[in-house]
Amino acid sequence: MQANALRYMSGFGGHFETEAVEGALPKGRNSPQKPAFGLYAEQLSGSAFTAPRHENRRSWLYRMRPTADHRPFTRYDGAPLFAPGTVKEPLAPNRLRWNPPADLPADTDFVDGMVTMLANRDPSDLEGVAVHLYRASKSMSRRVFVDADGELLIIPQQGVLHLLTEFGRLEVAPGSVALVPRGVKFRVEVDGESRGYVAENHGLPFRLPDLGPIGSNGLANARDFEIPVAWFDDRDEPTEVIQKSLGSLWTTTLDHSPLDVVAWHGNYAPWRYDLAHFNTIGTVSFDHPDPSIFTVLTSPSNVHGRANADFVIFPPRWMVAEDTFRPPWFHRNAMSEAMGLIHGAYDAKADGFSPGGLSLHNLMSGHGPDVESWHKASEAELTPAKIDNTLAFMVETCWPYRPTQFALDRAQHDYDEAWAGFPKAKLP
Ligand SMILES: O=C(O)Cc1cc(O)ccc1O
Ligand SMILES: [Fe+2]
Repeated sequence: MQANALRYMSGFGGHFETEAVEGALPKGRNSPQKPAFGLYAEQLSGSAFTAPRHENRRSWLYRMRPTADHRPFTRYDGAPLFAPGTVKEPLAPNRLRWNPPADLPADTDFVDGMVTMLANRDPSDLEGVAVHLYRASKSMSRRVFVDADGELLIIPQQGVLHLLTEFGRLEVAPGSVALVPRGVKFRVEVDGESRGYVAENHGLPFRLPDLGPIGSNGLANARDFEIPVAWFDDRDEPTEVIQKSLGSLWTTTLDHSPLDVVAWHGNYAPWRYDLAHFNTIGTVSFDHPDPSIFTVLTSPSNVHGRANADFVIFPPRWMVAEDTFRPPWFHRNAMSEAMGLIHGAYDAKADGFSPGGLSLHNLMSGHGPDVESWHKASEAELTPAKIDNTLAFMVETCWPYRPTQFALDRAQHDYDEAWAGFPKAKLP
């Protein structure tokens, strides 16, 4: 736990330079013959060397030992519910929903408390996304985690997380999210029982969506993303590195902490973002817009306009539409929708969708408001109304999700009842 206020730099995708010890960062070149203080220069690439300039992501790290100095990895036998693979049997086209599971691992840290609920594709396809829940009541001590399979979008629902990364320290509270890029080592300290969600993106890194006619401001503004300043952990003591690679967990032990980066520069780094800064845009006339209007981040696929993964939020907002059914409409989507709830209630579900819970509406499944929400919204007087004290999110993807066995075994048995008993239309 960090007593002092942490410092951050500002700007999504910016090029930063930061040093925790004066003089550690080389000037005018990346890889001098002899870096200051005997540090090692190491490039961490988040994109192909030849990616177009605006998509090219890399940082230069100046560290006390090179990452290359490690002994062989062997299979990690902890975290039994983290990335166990999804169910192999044919998946019925049912809508699925979960209460916050009461039996997430107890008395563990962030890594052993990870529980995979939904996944699609294979990490080695470099496409797809997985949705995990976590429960952590202990800080990670003398061990770090690194994900070679993708970046981690961490969405706390309960409890502040202290992320200690190779690039510096971040504090993330419910209502904020943090991103740890693919390949970045970190450990997580907690103040007490902490829970939340993680979207693991195997595809192209999340970026801010284009704004089109919205213009040059709006939705998530680049300046509100906070990037840590350099910090390091100078510890010569055995430190376990748990690495997720090609869908499995691996372990090796170093004789030092690998969070030993004294200075860095570049545009590939962790960040945090307070979702309260999201500039929510909606209709001021009529009709409920597609939820793409609420996109915080997008990871494109190879098909133009079809996301590998979109991170979408449903924050507090005013509803003013006239002659409009204001909540989400009934719909069937070509994309697949996983939803979570950070706090409050979601306007399309009067009941059964709780903070810490999850729902899955895979491609082409009919869904929308439950009977009670439909009834209320159909009869409501359409004065300006604020949807307040709520924060839901969606990880929408073009690849249909499959649940894990853990998830399938815990799905609500009666979710279809949410849509039972709609009165039949009466024709003239
Ligand atoms: O299904 C959901 O609740 C998510 C959603 C919200 C919305 O406002 C419009 C479409 C949509 O899929
Ligand atoms: Fe939907």
